[in-house]
Amino acid sequence: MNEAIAPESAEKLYRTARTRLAEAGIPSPDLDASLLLEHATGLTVLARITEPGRLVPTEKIERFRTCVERRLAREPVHRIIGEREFYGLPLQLTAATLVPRPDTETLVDLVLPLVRNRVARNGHCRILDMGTGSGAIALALLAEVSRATATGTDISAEALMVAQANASLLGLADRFTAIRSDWFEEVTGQFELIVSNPPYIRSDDIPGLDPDVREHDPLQALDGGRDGLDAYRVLAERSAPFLAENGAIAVEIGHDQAPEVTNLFVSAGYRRIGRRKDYGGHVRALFFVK
Ligand SMILES: C[S@@+](CC[C@H](N)C(=O)[O-])C[C@H]1O[C@@H](n2cnc3c(N)ncnc32)[C@H](O)[C@@H]1O
Repeated sequence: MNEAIAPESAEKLYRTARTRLAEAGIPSPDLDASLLLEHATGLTVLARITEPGRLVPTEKIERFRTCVERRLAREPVHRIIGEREFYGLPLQLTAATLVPRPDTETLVDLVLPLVRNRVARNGHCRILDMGTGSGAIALALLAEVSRATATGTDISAEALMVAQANASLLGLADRFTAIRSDWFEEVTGQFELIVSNPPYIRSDDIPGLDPDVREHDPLQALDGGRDGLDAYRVLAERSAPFLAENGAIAVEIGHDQAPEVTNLFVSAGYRRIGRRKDYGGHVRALFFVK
């Protein structure tokens, strides 16, 4: 039989959870306890701080404790919440989608001027987002540039359902098309911009990844093959027929992959026109034209 749970103050619940998460070695116990409390109880951080004695009803305490247990089992906080903000957009997530990372915002920053410029000059910009996952990159660009359109492809039908749902929730569905495709197999047409954050972890490195990533992000969103470069070979070798005149292609890369990925594209006849570093100072995004 379950023990009866007495109402407790939001502040006490937060402090207890924060201590447990810290003792378990969770890297950001303050933030995670705060996000989970808000998610489970609806109490904002501001409400917790300004009304520390506010009592949380028992059913919400139970919900919060379940969330904390999941975090202690190393489930990422944004998976528990089922949502992650990316480029200012709230994106829904499921087990089929990678949790979008702040590093990927670097890629959006890199290509945004081109999208704005093409729309200003031609009235449109067609974007192809290869391996769209939650739709993060394509939807961020559509939200920023109102006359751009995007096609998001993925090999995962489940991920595409999430991307499509995100497009609808954000009011972008009329400019977003989801296509299930193994890279270019089912893609038709031409695009001013191809963009991709493909799987790029070396297969042998996957067992050593942090458990938050290894056990919760979908393997097909991570595994880039023996040297981590499988997807870049496909993108470099097969994108040309899908690029409109003066079209460009931009990719996110692993923190040490800039030389190898640049070589792949240069060998396929591309010229690098830009690159951008992430918040940690690593080159994280590369930009090429034919
Ligand atoms: C690193 S995740 C990126 C997801 C999203 N674009 C983001 O930045 O958050 C890579 C994505 O590529 C997809 N993918 C893997 N292999 C693929 C393939 N052969 N064809 C198309 N998409 C593929 C995965 O399902 C996953 O959604």
